Amino acid sequence: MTYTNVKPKVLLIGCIEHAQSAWGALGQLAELVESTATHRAEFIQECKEGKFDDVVALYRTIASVALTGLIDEELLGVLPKSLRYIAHCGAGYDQIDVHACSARSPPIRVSNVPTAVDDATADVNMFLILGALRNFNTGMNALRQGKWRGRPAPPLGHDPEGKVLGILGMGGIGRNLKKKAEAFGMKVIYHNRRELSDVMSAGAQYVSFDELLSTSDVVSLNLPLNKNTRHIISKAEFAKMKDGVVVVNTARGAVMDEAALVEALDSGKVFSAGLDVYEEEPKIHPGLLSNQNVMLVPHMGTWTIEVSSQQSSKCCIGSLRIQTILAMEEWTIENIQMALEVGSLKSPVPEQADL
Ligand SMILES: NC(=O)c1ccc[n+]([C@@H]2O[C@H](COP(=O)([O-])OP(=O)(O)OC[C@H]3O[C@@H](n4cnc5c(N)ncnc54)[C@H](O)[C@@H]3O)[C@@H](O)[C@H]2O)c1
Repeated sequence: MTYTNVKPKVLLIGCIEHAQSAWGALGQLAELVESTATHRAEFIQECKEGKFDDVVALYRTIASVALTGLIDEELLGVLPKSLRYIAHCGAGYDQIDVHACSARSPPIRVSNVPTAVDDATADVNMFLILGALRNFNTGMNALRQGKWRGRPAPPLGHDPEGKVLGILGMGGIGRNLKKKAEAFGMKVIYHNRRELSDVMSAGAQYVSFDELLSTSDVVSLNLPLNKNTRHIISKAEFAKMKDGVVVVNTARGAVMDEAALVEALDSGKVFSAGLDVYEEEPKIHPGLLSNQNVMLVPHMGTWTIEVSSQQSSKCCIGSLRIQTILAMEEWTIENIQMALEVGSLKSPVPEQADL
């Protein structure tokens, strides 16, 4: 798609924190418009009043969900018919109904910002695997209560060496986790929507979903949340797992049925769990809070000052966290720029790879 005389319109929902200069430069290519809505009803009103008519691309932030709510069928119904691209500034894009975007005629193409947070999130994932295997939570809690390891002392934990790690969702974070887990002697198997090439899988064995459930000592959830993956791990799936399995989730809370996890923990089917994400953040299921075997982290997967290795060439000491956000914002703007200039996105979401 090329635009010659009239500049295409690009809508910003949320705010650009650091990439003002790249955003300003986009202004040479497009007319930049903004929403001033403070909640969903106001945003819908703006759309209905035609404020965003002729908008071709939309830049949105994760925090903008507070202003518009989810990008679901209702919102897609009022967003301008001219809209062709949604550039999401984040790795996880479960706030967007990608299926509904694909179903629109013509479809709305969606992009995210992959890779920038792979290292930091995979680190937390590994921390949770080790903590859950070794059952560190019990001893750590007892120590803070002045009881050393507690009485009775926690049961002995498990070594990662020789254990089978089943990665469900072998994307950026899953592949990064694989490298880390192998350094601890774990054998990695994975299940993905599609089997990866030999280069991408780097020796990890591709297995069916059921085989992953039944043969893993540790099940790690690293797939996006969407209609197909909501509660992909529930009662029936726990029943297929090994007795004493460890379950770790750094993806999104709702890929797992939390109530079913609590039941599986209580019955001893699941030995322990490590969680960074929850179904209704910041609410935590009381059964998880009270269970000493569970490692709980308050969604801190990307909570680091350092940039990921993929972005490290851009970093400078003292402003590293800013550089991460800047890189993500610039990436999102590049998606829009490519869409306007050549009609395709730099990083389309995997569900739309064949669109
Ligand atoms: N805890 C955090 O702070 C944090 C940080 C970044 C990302 N995340 C979450 O982690 C998720 C994974 O991130 P990523 O960057 O690795 O994403 P990614 O898109 O690179 O990888 C996801 C993988 O899951 C696979 N997949 C999708 N549906 C599947 C299914 N039904 N069964 C099996 N595999 C399936 C995809 O094919 C892809 O390979 C994100 O969607 C996001 O929600 C969390």
